[in-house]
Amino acid sequence: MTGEPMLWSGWGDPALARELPPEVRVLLRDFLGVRAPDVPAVGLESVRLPPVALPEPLLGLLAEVVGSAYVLTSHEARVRHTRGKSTPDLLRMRAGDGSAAPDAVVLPGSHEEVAELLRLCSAERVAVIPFGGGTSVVGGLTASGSGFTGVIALDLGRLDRLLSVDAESLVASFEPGVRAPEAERLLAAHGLTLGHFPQSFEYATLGGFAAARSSGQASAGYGRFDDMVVGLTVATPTGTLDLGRAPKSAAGPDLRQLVLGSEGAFGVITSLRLRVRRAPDERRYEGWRFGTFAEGTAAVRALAQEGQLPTVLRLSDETETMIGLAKPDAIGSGGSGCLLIAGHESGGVLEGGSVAARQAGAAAVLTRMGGEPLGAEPGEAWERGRFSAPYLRDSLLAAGATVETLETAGFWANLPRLYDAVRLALAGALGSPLVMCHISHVYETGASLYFTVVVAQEGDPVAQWERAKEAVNAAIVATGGTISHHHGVGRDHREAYAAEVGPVGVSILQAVKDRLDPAGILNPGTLIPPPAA
Ligand SMILES: Cc1cc2nc3c(=O)[nH]c(=O)nc-3n(C[C@H](O)[C@H](O)[C@H](O)COP(=O)(O)OP(=O)(O)OC[C@H]3O[C@@H](n4cnc5c(N)ncnc54)[C@H](O)[C@@H]3O)c2cc1C
Repeated sequence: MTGEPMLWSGWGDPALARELPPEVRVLLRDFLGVRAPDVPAVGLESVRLPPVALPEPLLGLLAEVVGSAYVLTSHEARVRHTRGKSTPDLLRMRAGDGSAAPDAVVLPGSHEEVAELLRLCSAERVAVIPFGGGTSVVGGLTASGSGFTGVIALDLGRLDRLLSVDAESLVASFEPGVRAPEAERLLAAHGLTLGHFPQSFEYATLGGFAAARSSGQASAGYGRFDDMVVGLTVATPTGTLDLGRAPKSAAGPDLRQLVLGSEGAFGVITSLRLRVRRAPDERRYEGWRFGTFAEGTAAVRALAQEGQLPTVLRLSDETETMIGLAKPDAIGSGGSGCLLIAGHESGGVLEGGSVAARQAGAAAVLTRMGGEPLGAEPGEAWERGRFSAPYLRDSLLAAGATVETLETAGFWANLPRLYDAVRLALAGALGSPLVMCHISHVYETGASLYFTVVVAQEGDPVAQWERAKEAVNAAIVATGGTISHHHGVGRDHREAYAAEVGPVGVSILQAVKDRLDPAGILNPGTLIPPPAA
């Protein structure tokens, strides 16, 4: 895994950038009519930034808290902390639009420094965007700076330590800026793992996972990230919250849940206590084929409801299977029907049982439900390419195709309606996009649907996508799904989230924000509307 700074205009380690394979160019031309010549991103130095709005004396006060080496106003630092990694974010950055840049990047080195910065920024009305790995795909890193003296990105990268390991309780304490690969490396030295492998694994941080309620590819075996959090320390402008002194508690509402998913709008997570598991010593991945998505979905539901869930489970619909997206190293060579990937590991919730026995238990269900075993190869190909798909997005954007993902979740009985509603909304807004879908987070009562959309760029590609996104959000709300299973709310889902929780729900969130952050400096515009300027 990489230790390189992420590509500022795209995804991942620049050294791992991928050319579009010829078969993908054929797909683009034949399916979508994309023929335009490639357009590269502008150079970093050509990104247009607004002037630094923070006055020098205020920059000096920030430097007094963290040290002058940790207050950055250089062009490069500001560009690298502008927006997140959604496709509209990348389209804007590629075109040199740095209008959402923070005035300064501030890197605190301790909880106390974070707390002091929040006090100072409240007093001086400086908006603060907590910045973890910078991989938000919902506009969670674009503050509304209007009405503020300026905006800082609070980069948590210096808070990067494993603080303690309680091997008896299987609890590890971390600072929030630890990136996922480093967390795994540090835990591996103790024979432990978190088992959290989202596709953004290479760059996202533990604090960002908690703040945005992330869910990884092995969620069936290890749980969502919010399930792993047993304790949190949070700095807020009004004081420190220290939550979680037992695995479960009947002492009133669980305030940890108020922080999980708060996306930097209520406070800054400065340490996390996480449930960890013993690292698996055996992994087996395999593929299965189902005739239709409906048949595959029924099989996946049976696995969940009969207690036979593998550690990793992913069911592609017919289009995703045909394109071969589950095996990013071999896109364009997909099969027919629907591909199911199952991964069985010796760790996770079922620790102790033999992998062979688990595999056999799941196989009995999948066979009964009409599945045809395809052997290990499709599962191993998925495992090899599990983090590589996002690298293709940059080449697709350059080639004139917009590619973006979106996701929702619902109860089993409502899932087919949700699937149809999202596809209909996309077709209505985009004409004939390529829409692929998979199920990859599965529960006894329902599952998430994860869509990948590819369309030829027309006119202003950001406006083109935003129209589609608005239509999809409305469709999800109207069909009774949640606006996000794991990407979060940010700014992009704010209205739909408000519709989901209703006016009373929004007023509760506002009341919490008003109590913890009376000056409204924390990530204004994320989660709930910003104060009127
Ligand atoms: C290619 C790609 C693939 C992805 N795949 C997945 C996936 O499989 N599963 C998934 O769940 N998500 C996925 N995501 C989304 C993203 O990675 C997650 O939302 C992740 O949790 C963000 O972590 P981060 O450290 O990058 O946080 P950031 O993007 O830096 O921040 C996310 C939000 O949390 C806030 N925040 C960050 N750190 C803190 C803190 N310490 N205290 C308070 N607030 C904080 C920020 O202000 C922001 O609102 C993907 C994103 C990309 C670009």
